[in-house]
Amino acid sequence: MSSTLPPGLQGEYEEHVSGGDASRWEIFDKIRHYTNAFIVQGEKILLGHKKRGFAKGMYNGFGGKVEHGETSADAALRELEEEAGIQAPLQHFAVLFFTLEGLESAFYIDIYRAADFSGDIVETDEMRPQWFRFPGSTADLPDIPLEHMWQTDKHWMPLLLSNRQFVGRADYKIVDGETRPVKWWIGKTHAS
Ligand SMILES: COc1nc(N)nc2c1ncn2[C@H]1C[C@H](O)[C@@H](COP(=O)(O)OP(=O)(O)OP(=O)(O)O)O1
Repeated sequence: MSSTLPPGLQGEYEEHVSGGDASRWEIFDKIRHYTNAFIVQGEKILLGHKKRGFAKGMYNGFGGKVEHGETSADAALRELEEEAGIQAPLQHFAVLFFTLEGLESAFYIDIYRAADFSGDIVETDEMRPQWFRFPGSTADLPDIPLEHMWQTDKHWMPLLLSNRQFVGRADYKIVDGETRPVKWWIGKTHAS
C-alpha cells in the first residue's frame, strides 16, 4: 500500500481521498519543516485566526517553522505557547506535505494533537484563538470555518476529529488569481 504514497510521504496508509489526477506531482528541491498543533477536547476544537503574514485571515492550528537546532516536538510546544499562550501534552498525529506555486520550498508539516492543555488561552499578535464545535454537535459554538481554511483541510479534518492518523499531500497553484489545490492525496491508517 505504501507504493501509492505521493513523493514526500512515508508509511503504510490506505487511500482516503484523492483528486486532480490530470496533474503530475510537482518536483521540489528544498523542504521546509513546519509544525501545526490542534487541541481537540470533547466535541470542540481550538483553531487560530491568523492576524498577519502568511495565510493572513485564514483559520488553522497553531504552528510555524522548526528552527535550526530544534526538534519538531520542541517547535510544536514553542509555537503553541507563542501563538495561543498555552502548554499541552502534544502527540505527533499526522504529516502533511504541500507545494505552493511561487514558493521555493515545499512544506513538510508535522501535525500534533492534544486533548488537554494548561494555562490561559490568550490572543497574541499572530493568532486569535477560538473554539469551534464538531459537525453534528449541539454545543453553543460556531461550526468549523472550513470555508476560511486551506481547501484540502476539509478532506483530513474528519480524520483529525475522529482520532484516525493520516498522511497527505497537496500541490497548490494559482488559478484565476486564487490559490487552489490541483492535485491531492490523503491516506489514513488501516482500520484495526
Ligand atoms: C498549503 O496548505 C496548508 N494547509 C494547512 N492546513 N496548513 C498549512 C499549509 N501550508 C502551511 N501551513 C501551516 C504550517 C504552519 O503551521 C503555518 C505557517 O507558519 P508561519 O508561516 O506562520 O510560520 P512562523 O514560523 O510562525 O512564521 P513567522 O515567525 O515568520 O510569522 O501554516
